[in-house]
Amino acid sequence: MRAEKLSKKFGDTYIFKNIDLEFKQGKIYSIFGRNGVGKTTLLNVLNGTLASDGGEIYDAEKVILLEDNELPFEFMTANEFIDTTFTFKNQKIDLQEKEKLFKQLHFQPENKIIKDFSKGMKSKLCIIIALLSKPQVLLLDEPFSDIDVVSFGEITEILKHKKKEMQIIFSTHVSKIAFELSDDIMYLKENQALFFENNFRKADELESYILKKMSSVDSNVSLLSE
Ligand SMILES: Nc1ncnc2c1ncn2[C@@H]1O[C@H](COP(=O)(O)OP(=O)(O)OP(=O)(O)O)[C@@H](O)[C@H]1O
Repeated sequence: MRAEKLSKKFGDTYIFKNIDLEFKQGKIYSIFGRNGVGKTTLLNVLNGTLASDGGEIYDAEKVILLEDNELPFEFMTANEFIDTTFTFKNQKIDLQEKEKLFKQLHFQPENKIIKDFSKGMKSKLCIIIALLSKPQVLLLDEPFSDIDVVSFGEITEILKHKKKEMQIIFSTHVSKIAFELSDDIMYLKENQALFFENNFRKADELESYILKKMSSVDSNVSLLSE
């Protein structure tokens, strides 16, 4: 997926203007940026939920955005919800894959209805549905906030495996998550998207780098050239 001169404004205020993006096949990307810089807005524009105010997006077929874990139909069980979702999408469920994901994630909802799920269970159900949908591009907005350390490890393994089949792009504020999971990192600042490789030796190094970027307001120096 890539975009050229992408812009989005609310009212008269541009959130970002003329940014160029390129997400390469087979890589997982994390998106960093200060609060309110426009990460969620960008993901929604890439997903098509929000219209852009200029620019073009390319190679954006079958994009899914996982945004929060507020699930509708809380009176359903996980299986009922999955069945309903895929009936609505008119897509067949890969039952073998479903069983595999339940096992890999130790997701055992039994006959509980969604209303009685923990936040982590809701997150897992959302991730399972997203993966079963077999998107070409999977966008995730701060996906791991309710996930425990063990489950994070399990999800990380699954996503690293899935990156062969789909592009995975997620926003986060947590350096450790970006360090563990992403191949490349995008730093969003006003009117600029800076890409760099995750070739740090430790999460702390990545964190210091990001902090430096956050404090260097409007530095025009490319991260790649440093
Ligand atoms: N529907 C909307 N109408 C007007 N302004 C909006 C709307 N949605 C978002 N904004 C504004 O756009 C800006 C970017 O918001 P966005 O949620 O994309 O930032 P973010 O980088 O994801 O922030 P955070 O890290 O805090 O989650 C903010 O100033 C926000 O108030």
